[in-house]
Amino acid sequence: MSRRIYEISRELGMENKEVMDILRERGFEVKSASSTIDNISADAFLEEFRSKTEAAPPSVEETAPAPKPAPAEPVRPNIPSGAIVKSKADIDRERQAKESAEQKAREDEIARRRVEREALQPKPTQPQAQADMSKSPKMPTMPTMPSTKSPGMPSMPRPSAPVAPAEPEAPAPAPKMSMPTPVRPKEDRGPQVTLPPKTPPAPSIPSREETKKVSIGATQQAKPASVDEGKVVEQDGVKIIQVKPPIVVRDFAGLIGMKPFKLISELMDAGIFAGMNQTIEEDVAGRLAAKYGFQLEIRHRGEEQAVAKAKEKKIELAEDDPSLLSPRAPVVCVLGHVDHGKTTLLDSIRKANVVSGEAGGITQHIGAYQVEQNGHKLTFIDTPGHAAFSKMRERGANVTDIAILVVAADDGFMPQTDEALKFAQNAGVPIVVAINKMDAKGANIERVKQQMQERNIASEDWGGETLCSAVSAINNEGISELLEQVLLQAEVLELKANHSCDAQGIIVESQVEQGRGSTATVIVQKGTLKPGSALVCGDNYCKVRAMLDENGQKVKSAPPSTPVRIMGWSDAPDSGSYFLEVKNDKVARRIAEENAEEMRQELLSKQVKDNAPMDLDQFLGLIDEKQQKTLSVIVKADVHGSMEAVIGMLESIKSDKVSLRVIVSDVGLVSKNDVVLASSSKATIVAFNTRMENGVQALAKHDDVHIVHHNIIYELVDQVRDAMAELLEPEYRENKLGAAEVRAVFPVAKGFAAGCMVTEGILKRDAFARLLRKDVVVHEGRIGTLKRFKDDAQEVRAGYECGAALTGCNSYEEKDIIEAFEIVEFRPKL
Ligand SMILES: Nc1nc2c(ncn2[C@@H]2O[C@H](COP(=O)(O)OP(=O)(O)OP(=O)(O)O)[C@@H](O)[C@H]2O)c(=O)[nH]1
Repeated sequence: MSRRIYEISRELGMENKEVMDILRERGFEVKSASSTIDNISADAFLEEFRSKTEAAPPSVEETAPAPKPAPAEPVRPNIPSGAIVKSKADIDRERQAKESAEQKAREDEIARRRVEREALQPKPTQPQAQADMSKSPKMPTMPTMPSTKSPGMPSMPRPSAPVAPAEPEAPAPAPKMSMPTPVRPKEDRGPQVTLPPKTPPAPSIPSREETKKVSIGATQQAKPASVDEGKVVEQDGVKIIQVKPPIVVRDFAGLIGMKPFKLISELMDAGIFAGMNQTIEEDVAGRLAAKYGFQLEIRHRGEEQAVAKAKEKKIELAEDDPSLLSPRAPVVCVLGHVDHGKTTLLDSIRKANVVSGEAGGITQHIGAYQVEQNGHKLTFIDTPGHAAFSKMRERGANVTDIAILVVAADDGFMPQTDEALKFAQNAGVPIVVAINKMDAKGANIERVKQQMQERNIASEDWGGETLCSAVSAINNEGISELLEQVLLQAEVLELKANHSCDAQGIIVESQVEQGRGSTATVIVQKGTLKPGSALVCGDNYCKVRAMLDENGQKVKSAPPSTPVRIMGWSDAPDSGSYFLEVKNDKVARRIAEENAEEMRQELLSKQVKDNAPMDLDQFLGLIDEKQQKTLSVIVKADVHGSMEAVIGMLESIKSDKVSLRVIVSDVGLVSKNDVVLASSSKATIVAFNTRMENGVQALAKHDDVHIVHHNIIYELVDQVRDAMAELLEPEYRENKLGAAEVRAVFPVAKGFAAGCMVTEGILKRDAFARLLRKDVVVHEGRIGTLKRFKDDAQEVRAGYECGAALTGCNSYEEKDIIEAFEIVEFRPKL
């Protein structure tokens, strides 16, 4: 008999993570909150910690290594034999001792190296260095210098023992400096039930990966990957260093023309300990710049970060003080093979019939909805399961906390089920399996569970850790149990977010709606979105005019995990991209414009690169390309996600003979402008799930523009394939009709004719024919004369005799063969 971790945590009122950490320290193998420990240990643990929680509820601070008065030895409970004997206090003490020893070793090592260096390279004394810098005659006023949080260089007290890393490349311990807090992966996601955590528990020294994600405002952080190194410009004889924070020692040394090691040592003399890849405060940089005859210009940072983040589309959810975090609803997506019942399942959860509104019965785009179960909110993303939409599904899996993997009980795991499982596992998203269609004939739950076991996601009742529910979406059976499982999984994850910071989130879907302009369905990931908020997303900006929920109702505020449709965008932002809230709409607009300009520049430089001189192979390749036919298309679709899916599918049409080029793609109705553009660029318009403006069809007919239009993506792609094949020159093929053997030759008015027996197929008057003598073609022409006895015949079939004469042929011999054939035109395949 055994007990699950989350049951123990719940009983003790402790966090799962805390319990798991303690158990791991005690040598238990616990992968997730669903892992089990034996009953004896569980009882001992409960007894031990129950007494503590009753006396004083354990807090996070208790585990912190800060020195505190020696706690009274806890009263040991009556521990059964075989149970663990180390108490939490023991472990804290051990950890503290270990950390102090490591800290001491580090400090000793640093001190040793510093002494060595000082011995090799004598420096001016610290007061001199400070005096040098503070009284520098060249030190200009710094109008652009923002105020800083930390004390300036001269007043910075020198630590009693040097603590800065002497080896700049070494991992930065600097325990006495304001080290950034290590970052947990994907906000405060806790342990997972079915999958091991993405990263190991936070170490005391941040890993490279973690230091990369540190909030930019902190000092002494490692260099983020995409930081601008800055530049030096000269204006009216003044050398100005323009940098964007964070200011990295190595880059800054380069800017003031100094060796990084020299700068490090100069900083040390001023009591500042920073490694080569670490950063310095802006005021410190300002003084150094002044000392070496530069003016420092800090480019305003918050906005630049927003630009970079918005453009890179990979905003790290900056870390927040844990005290600012509060619970949020889980974001759940439904994945699975086509037709296994994802939409029906979401439908039965929402109690609204979405299936009937879908063209061709296939879900066409991502929608996001929020539902409530037993007072708990759950956000659902309707991620379609068809291969054509795998791109969108991938996104779906990446923004979600939990994936429901739908497997039809009568069909079992299919290729797309495995693909979906892989997406979820790669994204580190725990899954809950919904075994659907339990009502169907041939439903076999045991087979599905067997398949789950084969995939290392065994269900709980098979000894595994994957939560799983049998449902019949169509009959609305098992749905509450499934939602309970999802809530249980969510509870284990202990999902939290900062509700009060600037809002950030992801664009799930965007479109241009008549009367509403550009709208986007978003999921808020942190902060709280309100009407009037100013957002930036790549080269788009938005002053939130209104927010609507999935039922079209106005929403006044959208805290983390809420899906809302936002109105007020300058243009439809790309689905899958991130948005950020900025100060006001002016700032948002400026950032979006800068982004647009940067994107334009990138495009231009790419074009310049593409036009660079070619080598012979490239040149020959270009000739081949030019000889290849190309179908140019303008793609229009109802929403962004569908548009990308269509483009993805069109681009996947493989052909050596015809290529496809998307010249323009956009969301919205097919307009007359599209037709004009298609006409001038000889393009075909490919319209998916969208309508045409009035007059478009007439104009297209007049301008001879072909419009391929369909609401089912596969039909649409087939039609485009046909249009591509149409571009190919027709090819011709000979089709044999029949043959006859010459049995006699007799004279006719205009020469000779052959008396024949049709041996196979049919001879047709006017058909092409060749005369073969001993397998050698001696003449080719048409069958000019064909007679049965004395009468003209149109055709003569096998087994009948006839008289025949080929045009232009006057010489027949017995045993010659007349072969009749026709030429058929056909379209070559792509
Ligand atoms: N018998 C039975 N049929 C179901 C059940 N759930 C869904 N179906 C049927 O299965 C078919 C596919 O259902 P959908 O919900 O459209 O499946 P989907 O997985 O969303 O399909 P795509 O959107 O095309 O990927 C429909 O005909 C549903 O009526 C169920 O619980 N039992």
